[in-house]
Amino acid sequence: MTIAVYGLGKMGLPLAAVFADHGANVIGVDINERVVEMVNKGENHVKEEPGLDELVRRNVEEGRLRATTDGVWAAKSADVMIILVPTLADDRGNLKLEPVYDVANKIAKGLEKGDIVITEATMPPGTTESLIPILEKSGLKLGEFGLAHAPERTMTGTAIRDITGQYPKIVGASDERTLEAVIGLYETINRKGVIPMSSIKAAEAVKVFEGVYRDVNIALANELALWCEEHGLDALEIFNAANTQPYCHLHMPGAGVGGHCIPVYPWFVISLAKKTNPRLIKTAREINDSMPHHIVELTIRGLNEVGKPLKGSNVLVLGLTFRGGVREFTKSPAIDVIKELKEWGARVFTYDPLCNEEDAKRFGAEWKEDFKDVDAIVIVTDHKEFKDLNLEEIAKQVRNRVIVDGRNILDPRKAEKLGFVYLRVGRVF
Ligand SMILES: NC(=O)c1ccc[n+]([C@@H]2O[C@H](COP(=O)([O-])OP(=O)(O)OC[C@H]3O[C@@H](n4cnc5c(N)ncnc54)[C@H](O)[C@@H]3O)[C@@H](O)[C@H]2O)c1
Ligand SMILES: CC(=O)N[C@@H]1[C@@H](OP(=O)(O)OP(=O)(O)OC[C@H]2O[C@@H](n3ccc(=O)[nH]c3=O)[C@H](O)[C@@H]2O)O[C@H](CO)[C@@H](O)[C@@H]1O
Repeated sequence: MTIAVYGLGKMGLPLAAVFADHGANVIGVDINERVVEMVNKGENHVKEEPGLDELVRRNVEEGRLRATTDGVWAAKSADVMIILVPTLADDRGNLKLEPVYDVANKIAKGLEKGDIVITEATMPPGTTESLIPILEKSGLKLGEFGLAHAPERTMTGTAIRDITGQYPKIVGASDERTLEAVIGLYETINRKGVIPMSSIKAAEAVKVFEGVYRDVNIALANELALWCEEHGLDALEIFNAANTQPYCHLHMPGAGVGGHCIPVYPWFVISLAKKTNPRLIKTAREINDSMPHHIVELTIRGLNEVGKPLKGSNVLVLGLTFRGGVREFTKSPAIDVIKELKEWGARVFTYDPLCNEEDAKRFGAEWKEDFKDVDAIVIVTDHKEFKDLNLEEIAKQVRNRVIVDGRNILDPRKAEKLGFVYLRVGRVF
């Protein structure tokens, strides 16, 4: 079988390599020529994915995986075309699905009878079927080709593990025959099997709801944490105890919700609501987007404890990426934290193990690899490197000992024993 995967990014490249490794003849399609060039040389550009280097190298070498920028040729050559390009929303929640429609138009120029088109990118429910008129520009009618949605239930860092069988694959298709074919396709790579859904739209909703569940629950954690601050309680102490019974899954409060998934998927529901009013989901977005501001408030509070105004202080922001271990900046809380600290007149430095001086400049901060003359350390990304910070050493270097731990990764008692003013969302005493 020849499979074309459109989008060779953090999700598309692992998927393409896994299908090739299971014997399919895979054509990867990307608009980024550097990506195409690297893949054809057997190189992997998704550095955060353990095992992907070898998987790409071996399958390119053995001729099962190749890449091209020519999406029409790929469609002509392939039996199955999988769309795994970005599906985003802007800060006001307007959907940005151009990449999906661009790919659909290219596929239409190469679609042949009996082909199957699968969307794996997370889709606002109904979007996959909105591609039908575009695909029918091929001259074929739906039924002469199959259409399905099979969302990627994984995350960067565990993509190969998840694609090959951490959770069952969700599939919805345009007709029984297509459903059967697509189930067969994913059963070859996913040992956890497939959950067939009653429709394409139902399958799209599964993935979107998983993300909305997470965003709303993070907002609940943040709201309860703010309440704990008011009442002199330690939110995490309470959440950890509450979560010891199986009906409570309080998430982690923190600096905010970044990435191109969790802060985006709620807009897929909000933007499609005509009669209902998803006010819980909208409010959750507002709460989560207010957390970077709260981190700045905690920084002001911490500096007050040492008699320093934020204005003129040296603040070191640890972390630029939206979460630990992934070099991805989409809607990273660090963007707003740095911007507001500067508005208050602080001098803002930054360090991130996955970034460099160029990235720091783009964020408007100064790159700094030590702790000299720092008045406050603000952690906004949970990189594992920050979990092992040598606080004894740092206590000697900083000018003032203030830590705002926006990702709850340090031990408060240890920091306080070393004379730090330690604050985190949900614990300000
Ligand atoms: N990253 C995750 O953790 C994750 C997890 C599950 C689902 N998803 C979903 O997977 C989809 C892809 O996300 P990603 O993280 O792989 O994105 P990414 O930005 O890492 O990769 C996207 C790739 O698509 C390419 N591309 C963009 N427009 C294109 C076009 N018109 N034609 C061909 N290629 C094009 C880009 O050059 C890039 O290489 C999104 O819908 C996302 O919601 C992501
Ligand atoms: C793990 C999960 O169920 N979903 C995953 C998620 O992957 P992701 O890469 O977006 O990472 P997340 O871990 O969700 O983090 C998003 C942001 O929320 C912050 N956060 C997180 C947890 C918390 O309790 N408190 C927080 O504040 C965190 O710092 C970061 O900024 O979406 C993918 C795409 O669909 C899913 O496929 C994938 O399974």
